[in-house]
Amino acid sequence: MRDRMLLEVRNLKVYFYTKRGIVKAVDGVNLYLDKGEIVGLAGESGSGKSTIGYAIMRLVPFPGKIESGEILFKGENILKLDEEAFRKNYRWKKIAMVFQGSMSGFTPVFKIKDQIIEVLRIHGWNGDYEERIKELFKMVNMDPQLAEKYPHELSGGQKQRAFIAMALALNPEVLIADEPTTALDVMVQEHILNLLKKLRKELNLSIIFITHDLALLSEISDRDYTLYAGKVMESGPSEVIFKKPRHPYTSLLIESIATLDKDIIKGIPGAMPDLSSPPLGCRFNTRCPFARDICFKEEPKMKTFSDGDEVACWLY
Ligand SMILES: Nc1ncnc2c1ncn2[C@@H]1O[C@H](COP(=O)(O)OP(=O)(O)OP(=O)(O)O)[C@@H](O)[C@H]1O
Repeated sequence: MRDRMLLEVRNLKVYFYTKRGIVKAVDGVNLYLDKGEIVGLAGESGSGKSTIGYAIMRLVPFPGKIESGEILFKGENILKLDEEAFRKNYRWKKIAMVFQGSMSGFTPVFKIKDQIIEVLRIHGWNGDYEERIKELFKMVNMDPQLAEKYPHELSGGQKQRAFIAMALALNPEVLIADEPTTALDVMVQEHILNLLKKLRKELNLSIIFITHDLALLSEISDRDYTLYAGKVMESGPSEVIFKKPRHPYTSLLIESIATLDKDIIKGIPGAMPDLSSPPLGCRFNTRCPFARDICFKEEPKMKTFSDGDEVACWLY
């Protein structure tokens, strides 16, 4: 294990046992996060990004199940811990998550302050609650007075900051931010990105940034993973991923950003395969412009390049 490595996901499989069959939402994913790093998880809707986040938090919703694999935090496999030990020592204390749509995650009838105090209380925070809230609000560039408000009295951006403050309440080392800027206008998105960068610097926080929008990652992440149908297609340093993507899927995701700039929303033609009976070979084969015979027969293995890029594709 490398010295700076904080979190490592090894061969993770998460399946949903639905009436239609077993949905292989995450199917053999490997990834890692170094101390102080911002890592992007990008992919189309349904590629398994949020499920990876939930698995790391050990909060995979029913009818999902972590099928196999390891999730190591500083070398310890947190999937082996019993729920009580994980809840007491890891969830929110070491690893926290800002859920997709968390802006609506506050309970409407309580003040923001009381909801954060509840988190501190449940987890046995033994400091001054009021002081901690002031500290947290300053950390997310918000006037601590706003903690006295009810959720509906805050703007979308303020609610997102307050939610980030709540996620950071117990000083976690890892923050998983799932689409934290979706539904916010462009200016506010920018503020949230800047806030996450500031938190990384000031707290040495390590961040997994989940998004379908690669344009955001080009502004914030050090390394990225592109996910498709429950598998990692490519991973590498952001400068490689954005300047010289090797996987056709990554290139097409980047092209869809370029067209978004021109106000023409062009996704990748075709649809993701049914994850209860994924295709043989490469999962991207039905939509890949370069697919050939082998891509329909055998799954490509990860190949590593000298610039740090790793690609699962038969082109290489
Ligand atoms: N509770 C559930 N029950 C059944 N299937 C689920 C459930 N949650 C997720 N899935 C399936 O798992 C797959 C991955 O979903 P996931 O939400 O992780 O993708 P995602 O990349 O985060 O997409 P999005 O950006 O839309 O959230 C999808 O096929 C989805 O339908």
